[in-house]
Amino acid sequence: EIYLKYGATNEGKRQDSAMQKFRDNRLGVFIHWGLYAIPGGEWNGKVYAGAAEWLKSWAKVPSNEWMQLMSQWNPTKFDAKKWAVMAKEMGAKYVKITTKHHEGFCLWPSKYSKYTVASTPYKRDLLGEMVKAYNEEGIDVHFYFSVMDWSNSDYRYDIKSQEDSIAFSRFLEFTDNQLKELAARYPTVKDFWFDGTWDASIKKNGWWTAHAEQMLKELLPGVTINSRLRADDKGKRHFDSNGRLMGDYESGYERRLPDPVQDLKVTQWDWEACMTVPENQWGYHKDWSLSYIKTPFEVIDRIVHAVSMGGNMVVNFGPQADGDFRPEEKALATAIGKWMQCYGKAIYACDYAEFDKQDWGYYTRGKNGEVYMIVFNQPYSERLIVKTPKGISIEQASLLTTNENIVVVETTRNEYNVSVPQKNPGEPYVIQLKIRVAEGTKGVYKDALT
Ligand SMILES: C[C@@H]1N[C@@H](C(=O)NCc2ccccc2)[C@H](O)[C@@H]1O
Repeated sequence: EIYLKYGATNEGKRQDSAMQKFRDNRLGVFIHWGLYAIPGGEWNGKVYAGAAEWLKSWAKVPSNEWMQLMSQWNPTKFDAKKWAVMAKEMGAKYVKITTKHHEGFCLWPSKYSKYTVASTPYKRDLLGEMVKAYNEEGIDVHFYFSVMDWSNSDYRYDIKSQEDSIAFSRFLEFTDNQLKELAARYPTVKDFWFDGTWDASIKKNGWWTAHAEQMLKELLPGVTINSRLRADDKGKRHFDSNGRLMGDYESGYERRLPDPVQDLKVTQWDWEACMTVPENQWGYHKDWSLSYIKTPFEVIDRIVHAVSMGGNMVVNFGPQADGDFRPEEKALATAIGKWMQCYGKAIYACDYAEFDKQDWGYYTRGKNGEVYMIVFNQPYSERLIVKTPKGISIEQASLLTTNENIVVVETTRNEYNVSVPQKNPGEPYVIQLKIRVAEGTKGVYKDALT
């Protein structure tokens, strides 16, 4: 054990109601919206294939030139209610909004920066309108906040001189002020998802990351903070030098997921993954033909994959500069919503089932000990192999949507053939298992009501 002043503050998963709501929400929407949506990946007639929200970097645009985009910021089609209804219809229980991305443009009228919506033709407090609209639809709001701020001359990538130190101290005070401002203006915010925290300057100031977490938790009791904010005394990020998770949930799975066989360690803590629909576009890019675009079922597969390992999934949307969404994203939200309408019972408030992964798909477990099989790959054998943990047996199986009884045959100890539905559902489907727990069984089922 290494003595740490700025290491992990809690041991194991938080069990308070705010964290349980975070966990039970399971499916979120990411909104990446900023000045980068105006050029949409193109600068001086050249289209860059890299992430559109990084265009300033790819095209090497000086900050003062980049911030002139503010004079064109006028999302006349923006309608917060429409955005909130879209998220509701998708079945998202929360939305993570980029309050300020690396470029430094603030979607709220911050009094600590001149680069905000207040200084654009549009003027209105977009963040405030979004928070209100989403909350009115019963959707929790989370704030994405980039610590790295390309618009602030006090930002430092590393601390190599006394001058760097003095400038960066000013920068951290500026950041504290913006965070306090966000907490005071929008007290219904449930989470802060920090990004842009990988530089040496932050790793050398682990104390500040612990302070920022503590400050927000004092201002907003119950608020959740992601591990990506945190660096400990030694500059170790996400997990401290004693291997303990910092923050309230692990947030390293960006455009990737833990392996359902090799990475079961992630089931020991809370975690949240986030994903893009193109290969790597968070902000609006005008040309989606430059990379592979995931189909709705491929997105749903990733959502289920995350929940099956005890994690959340946040699916990204990059609104257009005019405040409307591209047709592909509207269609995706509709398709996900349709599926979640039928099968959400196997996702919301569900968790890791402790069953060994099988080829046909994923398992999740509900709060009353019911086990769900989410079938993506129906085998030609028409038999879905299920291997149950020690002490667990299958009593009964049924198709979630119709309650059609599904025949289950025990083939050997703790192994069963679960039949496929008589009529192929023609989409990923869910079979609900009623299980029996033998006396003295260990694991998540010991207190299940079966
Ligand atoms: C959630 C995403 N994170 C931002 C990003 O900068 N990702 C690139 C990156 C990812 C991991 C380590 C360093 C840099 C992207 O622009 C999105 O906001």
